[in-house]
Amino acid sequence: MTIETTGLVYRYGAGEAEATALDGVDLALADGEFVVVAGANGSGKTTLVRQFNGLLSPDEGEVRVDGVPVSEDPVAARTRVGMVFQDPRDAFVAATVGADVAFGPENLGLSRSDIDRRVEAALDAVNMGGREDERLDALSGGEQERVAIAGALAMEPAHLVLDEPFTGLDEPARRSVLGRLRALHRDGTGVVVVTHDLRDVFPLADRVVALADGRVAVDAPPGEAVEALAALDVRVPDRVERDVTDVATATPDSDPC
Ligand SMILES: Nc1ncnc2c1ncn2[C@@H]1O[C@H](COP(=O)(O)OP(=O)(O)OP(=O)(O)O)[C@@H](O)[C@H]1O
Repeated sequence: MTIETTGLVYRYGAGEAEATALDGVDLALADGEFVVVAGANGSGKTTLVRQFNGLLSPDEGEVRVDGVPVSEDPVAARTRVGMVFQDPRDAFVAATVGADVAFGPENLGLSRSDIDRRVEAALDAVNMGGREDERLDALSGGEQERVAIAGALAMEPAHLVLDEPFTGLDEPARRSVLGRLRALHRDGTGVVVVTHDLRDVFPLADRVVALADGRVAVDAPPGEAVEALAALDVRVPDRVERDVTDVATATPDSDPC
């Protein structure tokens, strides 16, 4: 399972208002890779990942999921590539927590017991277990974010793409989401995290891709990306270099999450 982009160009607006957000992006994300997408505000991160499951279609170039062009089979791309939006409210389709998380699995035509199992597991994974009947509009922003992540998890996608997933999360929720991402990655799911906050996710990454002006400016393992990121003014906390080394030398059982 891969996501490949070739010569991706995307423009917003038209005429004098036209702005090129992606300017020739070639990327190949392999099976099970954990990729952090970084870059300054407006560098094209959100525009890029929204092409992975056909939410946006390129003006030039192509995206392939598992070898199949997204333009030919957007439904397959959406099933394989789970997406958690920057603003979780963008993705809600129901009034209550349980109904919202169940929506995707219901569309896959699963049995009621399978749907219930997936909903329960996904909500447990984000510390929202037992809250199926609560109204989404009565939840805090951080709780809504966690439900949005559960909705994507319940689809059991091959790739999970999260756009700024830590915004608005308190520390326990942040640790819980990080632990879940780490476990998913370990179990073979590809994880793509768009974030300004490299603090905890950087050491988990196999690879860091940074955009600048709609182009790939850095594409390297974390340990090799630090200097190039600093040159792009992407903030790399002091302790990240230490963490990269720690994670590289840690045993699998030393996971604190
Ligand atoms: N709906 C839109 N209409 C016009 N221009 C847009 C629109 N959305 C994004 N852009 C422009 O496209 C470029 C890339 O935006 P994008 O949101 O992909 O960047 P980003 O790296 O995700 O930014 P941020 O870190 O601020 O979320 C920016 O110049 C932005 O102003």
